Amino acid sequence: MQHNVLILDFGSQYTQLIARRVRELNIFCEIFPYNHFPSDLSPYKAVILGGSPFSVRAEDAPHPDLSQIRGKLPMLAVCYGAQYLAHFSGGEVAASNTREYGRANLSYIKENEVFFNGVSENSQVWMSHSDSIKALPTNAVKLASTHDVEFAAYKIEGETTYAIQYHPEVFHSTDGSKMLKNFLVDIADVPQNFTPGAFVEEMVAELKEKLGNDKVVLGLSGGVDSTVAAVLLNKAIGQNLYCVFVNNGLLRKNEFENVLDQYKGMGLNVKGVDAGDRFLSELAGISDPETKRKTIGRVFIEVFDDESHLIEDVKWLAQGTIYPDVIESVSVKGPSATIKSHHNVGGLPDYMKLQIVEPLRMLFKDEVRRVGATLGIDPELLGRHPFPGPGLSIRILGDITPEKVQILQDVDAVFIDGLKSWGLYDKVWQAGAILLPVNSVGVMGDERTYEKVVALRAVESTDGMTADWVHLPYDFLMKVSNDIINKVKGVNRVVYDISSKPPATIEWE
Ligand SMILES: Nc1ncnc2c1ncn2[C@@H]1O[C@H](COP(=O)(O)OP(=O)(O)OP(=O)(O)O)[C@@H](O)[C@H]1O
Ligand SMILES: O=c1[nH]c(=O)c2[nH+]cn([C@@H]3O[C@H](COP(=O)(O)O)[C@@H](O)[C@H]3O)c2[nH]1
Ligand SMILES: NC(=O)CC[C@H](N)C(=O)O
Ligand SMILES: [Mg+2]
Repeated sequence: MQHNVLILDFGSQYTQLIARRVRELNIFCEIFPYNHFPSDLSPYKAVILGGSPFSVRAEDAPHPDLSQIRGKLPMLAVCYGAQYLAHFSGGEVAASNTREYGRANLSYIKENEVFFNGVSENSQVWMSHSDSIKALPTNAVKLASTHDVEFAAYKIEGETTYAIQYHPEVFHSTDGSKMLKNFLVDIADVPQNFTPGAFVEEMVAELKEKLGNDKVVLGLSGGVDSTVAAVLLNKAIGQNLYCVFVNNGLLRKNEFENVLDQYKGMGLNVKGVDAGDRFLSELAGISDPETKRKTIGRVFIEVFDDESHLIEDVKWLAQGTIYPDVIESVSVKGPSATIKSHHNVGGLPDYMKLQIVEPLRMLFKDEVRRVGATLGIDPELLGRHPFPGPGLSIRILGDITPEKVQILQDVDAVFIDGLKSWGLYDKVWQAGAILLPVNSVGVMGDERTYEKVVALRAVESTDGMTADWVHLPYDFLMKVSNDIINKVKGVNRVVYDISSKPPATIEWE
């Protein structure tokens, strides 16, 4: 794979966003922690230094040795990066007296600077800092100022080193992408050749080379990532790819059959393993959310291990790991606190002795979708809402029984079918129903009922990290609530979840 731009992460929440903006220019880039970047820099054509929650003046702040990079590769230093260059190269950084968060406008731009080509006068830039550069480093020239920040941008004479105090990567820096393009394409001469088509071509060649005639087993979930990974591998190694789709008894209504059907036309070698009873009997009597998740993870591994033993001489396990998963496990701050144990067939025990192959580990979700489209995968499959590995188990609060699973499958089907027929499905990032562990009193046909309550949840989000509830039309909610209560026996009340994440989460467990 081509390596074009190296992004050094100093712990800013925006580092991933820099990568997104660079990829939008069809330029490939990789993020590395500031203290663990590759020693061989020959594949890279430019370097970007990111922001940081630290002050450069703090003793424990990131202070890497950049002598291998600076002056040798074109460099763009953003926010903390810009302060870092100033602080250690003869300039001065100090706490600023005014708060500089949010909107600012460039009040001065040096003339005839390629970096600012096409950038409008007064261009809006987004600031997020509490330190300020009070004096430029040696050999630096001021390129731009805002009303409050004299050194909003500078460059070092005799080097291709640029530094900016604001964040070009955020949406609110109106000309941010233009400046990144000016730097990467016009100043650093980085090729814009990272397209889904080029990715598929290169990855298929790489997989052929790496896997040769080896057999590979892959867990197929019906979701986007594992499906795209499967189609890519299938293109490279054909029938040596063995896909296993496990029914854990916690899928959506008819999903096991539907997903298997959907895969039929795709030329994949898929085996459906119906382990529903095994999962449900292991889960019987368990109410604690974390114990449920861990039990499902364990049984998954057992089922998968059994299945891989049936494939003679299998050497590799393929996974649909994508870039955010990778970044989270290597970031400057280290893996974040466990809120919920996300099950992943990824955490396989050593005894399985399979080597791992992850063809999508460098792609963001939307890039995976575009690659999937290039591969000709059905848009309906690519547009599917995310569905958690532990399935309905984490939407049934309290213990799980086959009866509860069936009630929830029926409710979920009415809700999801309703979203589709009202043209709302694609406007929602994720939707589902939750079965609450309480009964409430109702009256149906003059008779008292004492039945279950279900909650409906529909959220908008881009990555699942933050989310807000969707303002579904009242008419739609009214119709769906009616349908659920009339069609699903055992439910007499429907409520709608109006919590955002944070402070709530998307799933209830
Ligand atoms: N029912 C299943 N049968 C087989 N493998 C599964 C199943 N559910 C999940 N997996 C495997 O576990 C991985 C992680 O699943 P999970 O749903 O947690 O991830 P994901 O990010 O949603 O990915 P995907 O889009 O592939 O579902 C999947 O990529 C897939 O390889
Ligand atoms: O693959 C998964 N395995 C899991 O164990 C899991 N738990 C939650 N989710 C999905 O992750 C997103 C964020 O969910 P939460 O706000 O509930 O943490 C939402 O999209 C959830 O559906 C999971 N996905
Ligand atoms: N966003 C940043 O990189 C901030 C840098 C530094 N922590 C400051 O507050 O000035
Ligand atoms: Mg999934």
